[in-house]
Amino acid sequence: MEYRIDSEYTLRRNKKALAIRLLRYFKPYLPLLALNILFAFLINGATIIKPYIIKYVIDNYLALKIYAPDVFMRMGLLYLAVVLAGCGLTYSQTYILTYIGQKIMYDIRNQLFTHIQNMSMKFFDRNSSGRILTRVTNDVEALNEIFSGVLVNSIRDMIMILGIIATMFAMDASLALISMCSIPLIALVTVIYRRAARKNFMRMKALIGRINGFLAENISGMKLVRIFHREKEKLEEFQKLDKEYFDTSLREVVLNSLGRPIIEVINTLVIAVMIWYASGRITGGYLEIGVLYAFITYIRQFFAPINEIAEFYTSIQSALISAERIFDVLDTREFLEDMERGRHVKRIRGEIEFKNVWFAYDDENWVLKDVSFKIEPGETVAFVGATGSGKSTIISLMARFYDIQKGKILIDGVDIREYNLKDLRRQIAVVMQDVFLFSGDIKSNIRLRNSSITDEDIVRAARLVCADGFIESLPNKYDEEVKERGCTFSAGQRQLISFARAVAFNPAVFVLDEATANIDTETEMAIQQAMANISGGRTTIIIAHRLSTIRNADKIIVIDKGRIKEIGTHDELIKKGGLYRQLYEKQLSYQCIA
Ligand SMILES: Nc1ncnc2c1ncn2[C@@H]1O[C@H](COP(=O)(O)OP(=O)(O)OP(=O)(O)O)[C@@H](O)[C@H]1O
Repeated sequence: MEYRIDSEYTLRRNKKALAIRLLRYFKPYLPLLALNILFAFLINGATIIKPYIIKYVIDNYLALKIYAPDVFMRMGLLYLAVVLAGCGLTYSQTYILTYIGQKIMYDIRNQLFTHIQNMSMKFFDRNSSGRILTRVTNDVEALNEIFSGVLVNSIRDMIMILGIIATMFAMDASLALISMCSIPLIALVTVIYRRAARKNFMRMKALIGRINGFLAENISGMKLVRIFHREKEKLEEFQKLDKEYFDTSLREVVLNSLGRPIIEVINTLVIAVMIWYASGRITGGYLEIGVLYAFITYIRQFFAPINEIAEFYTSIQSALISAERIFDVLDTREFLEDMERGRHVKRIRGEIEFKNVWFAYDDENWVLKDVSFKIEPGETVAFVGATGSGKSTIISLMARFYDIQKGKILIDGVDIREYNLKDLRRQIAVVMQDVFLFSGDIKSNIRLRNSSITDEDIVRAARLVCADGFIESLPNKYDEEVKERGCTFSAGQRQLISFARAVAFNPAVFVLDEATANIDTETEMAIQQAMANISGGRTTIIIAHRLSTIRNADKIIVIDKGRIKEIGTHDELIKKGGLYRQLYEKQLSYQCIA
């Protein structure tokens, strides 16, 4: 699994183009954004006005030792009103910004998932599930910062800094100039500190990802670890990762605790210089004491907006990285399947023909070489061959999970590429050896949200494949919970559920890819009988290593290293004395020995 530390990532795409594309997501929310910027002005106004109210009271009353309770009360109420208005506006602003940010992320996640769902199997062969998962979760989350406020907040902060500077100059130009000295210093320290903190934070994120990955892998592989006594080695591996995380966390604490005190020292130094400079002017009667108070407050207020602007630069950096990865997926058209295009078909007859088919997964190594065969509608055909000879590949090609490089695949005499993909795949139901069950219950696993399948259909399908026996014995029968990947069921039980699923979908073509490998002989025979009953008029394709299970097939196709070697019935092939006979006799002799 790959965990990359973002600070080490270099962008391939143009930064400006990426940023513009990201900003386009704001388009539907422009009126809300405009409202937010108006709020930002008002919040800034409230922040700047507060010290001014105090200054007014100090200079016009307190410094002159004038006692005016009415004015104090009015000013106090005004101060309170400004504080409350500021709080109300800040709340509304935060709410609106969070809404916009979350809504954009919701849209992008949906866009990604829809896109991923339309990708061909080639895309999944080339991208690990962990990688795809990270795109939809972590990378989208990394955009949150810029969508949920940093952008608008930094506009607010700019206005704030400019507002404070303008107010300062309006009050006293020389004090304003002294205050200005703090800005570059605070900015410099903040940028350096932020950069280090962000780098460390990314490192922590990557490490926690690795720890999670390690734990997930080792918890699911715990049995294996125990069997091979690898506990000590695994613990050492974990300790190494954990130590790295410990060190990074400590660095985080150091960085967090150093940043603020340094800013505090700069602020205090500038304030000290200002008091020293102002005290002479105050005692000389050239400066009002309230002005000094207002300046001290304004200098303290510089830090927050500068900090946020620095944050903006670092977060936009990581957002661009995530945006690039997300757009890489969204822009991948090469593997996109067009589900809407093509000839619609309600039900095929089930005639399948391969004409000189050549196929390679990676465009170079031929897995199927000049494969030709014809399956008539309603026939039961078995594919036989050694591991890796290409049997499952043939099935994948029938459902058009991959496109062939040479030759033709015809279904009911029509090139497979002409059919609408959804319609084509609806005709074929595959039962695999490696069954996949979704979390939910048994019913939902058989129905797979296909509303045309009724509860009665589910029970009938389960009965047909002899799955009803074990399902009925469960406490909740068809409503029994199925946990992640169906881990509470045996491999055979999982296969029976998947069998029932295929039957309930009533396909024109049944494909059983090592479907009975985990089922006991008695149930297997019952299933074979059931299959014989329901397969009337339905093309059935069987892949089986146990040759005894396919003796009655109408046709047996023998494949060797991607080439068709023999085609015929069991008796014909035995008589022929070729590869099939060799395989059959080998299995017979093993069974005798066993
Ligand atoms: N997704 C894939 N990407 C690349 N190569 C693949 C892929 N799937 C299968 N192959 C390769 O194609 C060849 C045929 O595989 P296939 O699964 O069709 O064999 P099989 O006859 O069904 O084997 P088994 O009896 O073990 O199920 C193998 O060499 C395999 O390594």
